[in-house]
Amino acid sequence: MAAERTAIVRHGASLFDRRLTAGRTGNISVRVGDRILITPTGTSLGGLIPDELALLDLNGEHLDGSKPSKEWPIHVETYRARPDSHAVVHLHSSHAAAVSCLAGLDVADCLPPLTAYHVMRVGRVPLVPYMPPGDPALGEEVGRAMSAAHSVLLANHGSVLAGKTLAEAVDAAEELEETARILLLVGDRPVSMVTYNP
Ligand SMILES: O=C(CO)COP(=O)(O)O
Ligand SMILES: [Zn+2]
Repeated sequence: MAAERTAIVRHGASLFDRRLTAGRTGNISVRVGDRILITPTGTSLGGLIPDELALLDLNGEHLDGSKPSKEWPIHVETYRARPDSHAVVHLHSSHAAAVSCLAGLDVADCLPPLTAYHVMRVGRVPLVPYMPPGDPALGEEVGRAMSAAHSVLLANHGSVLAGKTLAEAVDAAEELEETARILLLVGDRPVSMVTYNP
């Protein structure tokens, strides 16, 4: 799993350096066969150490390494809901977090399809109601949402993206953040949307 360890550290540093998550927030995992490699709890994505990543089984049992992210239930439930997903990225990126605090969002799809790349990389974005970080019920709700989407917004919190690869999940997280930023930039002005193919 050396390559996966290196990839998590590299993507974590890249996301942190570009302020796509700040402080000691966010977490990343990769599923390799029946094992999940996940970032440790309480660490900055900017300073991950390959040998200190945590190793879990598919039920979230801790097998090796540091204490795992408290959001391990989100990651485990996402893999359970999406057998073809091999990576999960959770970020507190500013604009996505800002949108997640707005009242009156459509819980079935809380980000409008403003750009082609949103439609191509993000898709529909269910909103999961607020629960404290690490709450196992939050993991269950994300799992439910992930059965029909690979992009989720956690109310008053941030984003969760699943991908076939880590690069794909990171790409979707960046694109979701861009859509949230554009949504806040256009503000109250009338907008046109990109249509989803049926
Ligand atoms: O983003 C976070 C909680 O939602 C960070 O938690 P961890 O440090 O436990 O991964
Ligand atoms: Zn979080």
